[in-house]
Amino acid sequence: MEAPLSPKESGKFITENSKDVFIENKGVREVAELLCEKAATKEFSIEGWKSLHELNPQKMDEAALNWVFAVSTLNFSFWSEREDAKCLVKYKDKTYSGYWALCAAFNRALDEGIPITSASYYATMTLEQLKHVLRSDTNVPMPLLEERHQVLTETGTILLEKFGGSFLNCLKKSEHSAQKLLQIVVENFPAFRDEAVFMGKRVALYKRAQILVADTWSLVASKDDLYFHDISCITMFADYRIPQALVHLGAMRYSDDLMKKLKEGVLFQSGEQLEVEIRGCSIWCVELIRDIMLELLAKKGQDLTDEVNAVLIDYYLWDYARDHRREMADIPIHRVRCIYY
Ligand SMILES: Nc1nc2c(c(CN[C@H]3C=C[C@H](O)[C@@H]3O)cn2[C@@H]2O[C@H](COP(=O)(O)O)[C@@H](O)[C@H]2O)c(=O)[nH]1
Repeated sequence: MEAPLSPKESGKFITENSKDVFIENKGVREVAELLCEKAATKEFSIEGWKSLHELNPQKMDEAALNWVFAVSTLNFSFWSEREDAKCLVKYKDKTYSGYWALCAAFNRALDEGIPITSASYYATMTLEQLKHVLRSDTNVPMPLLEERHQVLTETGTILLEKFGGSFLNCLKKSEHSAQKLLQIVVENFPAFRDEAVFMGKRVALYKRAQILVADTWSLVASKDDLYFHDISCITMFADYRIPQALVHLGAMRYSDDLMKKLKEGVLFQSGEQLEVEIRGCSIWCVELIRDIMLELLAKKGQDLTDEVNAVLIDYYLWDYARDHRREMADIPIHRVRCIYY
């Protein structure tokens, strides 16, 4: 079977053939202008990964790398059917929802002496043990617990068998290339193989695999050692929050038919045309935002090629989407239950 298009090529191909999702060039430029004002701030820096997010590991070491790997393995499908009834996790006097509930649950387990980020433990943990680790402080459990158990034990077993049980060994094999690390992850770990067939072509979106590479870059990198020489090959992570933000900000537009389905809360299937259009156009939309940002900054005599990439744009937009939940309520997320995002 032929290899899929890369996420970047997939985004372009899907956008060129999309029938219900459209990129709005005027909105792309407006978002690029908005982000240019942020480009030199902490919210738009690699340091923000640690300084803005207390649940992320604050020190680079092998255990922190394995924390990123284990969390990225389960980083999917946190949305709840009802906004007023969802999984919440209390940790150190704060209550977390969504993705952060997963991180809080992991840190809570580690504090309880459960080695949830060690493959030697999670490769053979039972479903009941995982349910305990991911337990909610409301009567609404985290979605897809059985699928999380299957994915975690499968992935942990492979990490033990092929990489000595540590993601550090994957990183060493990547030879400072983000592209190479991405390939190592998708070739060896099936649960990260986020692909689809769109208009007869195999496309790759690789959302969790790319977040894993990006979070590794953020954890490892410091000002003077950006670690990966090719982080710009990583695209935005095609989840269900960024598309909402891109439509809200006017950079992307849905057809009336698609918007009607979204407002009705239709459950989409992973890999169906409308869902792939939303995800693929989001990828390409962020690529265009990045291009315009670099153009605008170059006109100001600022060469920020190292500081402006799809990863940092994604992080900023994801945090923006979290902080502007209410203002974006008129743009529904697209609902999918799958292990990919
Ligand atoms: N595009 C993109 N999608 C991301 C992330 C993250 C968290 N990562 C970074 C965030 C801070 C740290 O810097 C981490 O590195 C989670 N998600 C996705 O969102 C969804 C969860 O949303 P909600 O239900 O609201 O929690 C779900 O599909 C989840 O997979 C990201 O950064 N970008």
